[in-house]
Order: sequence, then structure tokens, then C-alpha cells
Amino acid sequence: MRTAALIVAGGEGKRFGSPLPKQFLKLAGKEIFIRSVEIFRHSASISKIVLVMHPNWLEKAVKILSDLGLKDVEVVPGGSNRQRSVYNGLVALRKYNPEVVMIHDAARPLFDKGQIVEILGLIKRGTGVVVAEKLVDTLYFVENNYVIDIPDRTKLWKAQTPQCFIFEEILEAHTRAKEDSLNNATDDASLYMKYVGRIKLIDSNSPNFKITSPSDLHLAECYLKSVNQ
Ligand SMILES: Nc1ccn([C@@H]2O[C@H](COP(=O)(O)OP(=O)(O)OP(=O)(O)O)[C@@H](O)[C@H]2O)c(=O)n1
Ligand SMILES: C[C@](O)(CO)[C@H](O)COP(=O)(O)O
Repeated sequence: MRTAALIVAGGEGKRFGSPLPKQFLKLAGKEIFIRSVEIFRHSASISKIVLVMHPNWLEKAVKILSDLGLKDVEVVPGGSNRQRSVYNGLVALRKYNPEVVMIHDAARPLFDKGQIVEILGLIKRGTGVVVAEKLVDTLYFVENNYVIDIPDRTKLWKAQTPQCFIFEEILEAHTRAKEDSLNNATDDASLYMKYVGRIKLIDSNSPNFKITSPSDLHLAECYLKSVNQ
């Protein structure tokens, strides 16, 4: 199946607290967003990559990609939140007519590209595939710092990315959400479930945490050192 990667890097990294958005910070010598691009660039299953970048740093990203010989990665401006950035990327991808799209946070540079083939084997109309992680902690529902309920954690996973779909289906979901003024979805699976179909999870088989704070970057550095990357 003709498959595209849509990598979202349109945020400002406010929680990280760096003057430069976190996706430009180096992880073991390479920008975080470059590492995420290269996951898909080095996969024979991916025929096109679109990178959605914060408008203020779009030119900087294009220069970095060009200097690395990654000129075939199309860079488009992001929106005011992740959902809008994904929509911008989907619209840009339409001209390439992909059958499948893998939507990935640039802030998750540790994803194991070896799972791409596994994911594509599960994709079908009416079923999206999301990489996630089983919970190992107990979770609390909280109000005013008091625990009001404790859900059964065997039924809870932590959503990650890539989130993968039949391209026309996820474009329909995002388009209908925009028409319904539903603009605050924190992931793509939620829109897909609302408008299209169901989501199958696969367990991430390597650390695939999102780099959100400085300690996450330190953890990622330690992990890559431990596996000599
Ligand atoms: N308007 C936005 C906001 C986020 N993202 C992307 O969505 C991914 C997950 O978002 P998050 O980790 O929250 O990144 P930021 O929004 O940059 O972080 P913060 O909320 O701390 O500002 C990141 O790769 C981020 O670049 C995006 O493409 N467009
Ligand atoms: C898409 C996501 O990474 C799944 O866990 C997460 O929802 C992104 O949230 P963020 O606040 O945009 O980082």
C-alpha cells in the first residue's frame, strides 16, 4: 500500500522551556525532528514524508533538511494546535494520493522503525492502528487533589504515535471535526473513532516516550547511549 508519513513538529515546546522549540534540540548529535524524519526516511514502506513545522521556524527546518540532503521531505506550516497541524499535513498529502498515512509526533524520536511493517499489516478500512504502551502504574481520577475513583488499569493503555489510518478515512474524520468545530482533539484516534471506525493497538516494543520536558531529553540520551546509537 502506498504509504506516507506525516510528522508533526508545529509546536513551541512551552513545557520544555527552551527558547528554541524542543524539536530543534539535539539528541545524541541530531535534531529531534531529524531523528523522527529519519525513522520513516529509512523505511522502504514509506513513499512520501510531509513535515508540519511551526511557521516561525519553517525556513530553519527547510535549511537543516536541505543541508542533510533531505530535500524530498515537504515542509508545511503548522496550526495553532496539534489537530490543526495534522489537518494541514493531510491537506498537503492529498496531491500524492497515499492509501495509508502514519501520523507521528516529531517529539517521539525513539520509535522503532521495525514496527512500521507490523502496523501496515494490520491497517484496513474501518480500522486504525495506534502504537501504545500498557500501563504499569495505578491511575487515579482526581478532583481538587482528592482521588474520586481508581479505574481498572488492565483496561488502560498510554496512547503514543505513530497513529495510522487509511488516508481518505482520517482526512474525512479531520474534515468533519473541523466542520463540527471540534478543534481540541489531543490525538487522531479520537477523531477516527468518532467519525469512522475502531482502533487496534499495538504495544510499542521500545521506549517511545514523548520528549516533553528536559528530563525526557536526558532519559532519551541515556537510552541511546545504552544501545550505542
Ligand atoms: N500546534 C502544534 C502543537 C503540537 N504539535 C506537535 O505535536 C507533537 C506533540 O505535541 P507536544 O509534545 O505537546 O509539543 P508542543 O505543543 O510543542 O509542547 P508544549 O505543549 O509543551 O508547548 C509535537 O511533535 C509537536 O511539535 C504540532 O505539530 N502543532
Ligand atoms: C498524540 C499524543 O502523543 C498521544 O499521546 C498526545 O496526545 C500529544 O499530546 P500533546 O499535548 O500534543 O503533547
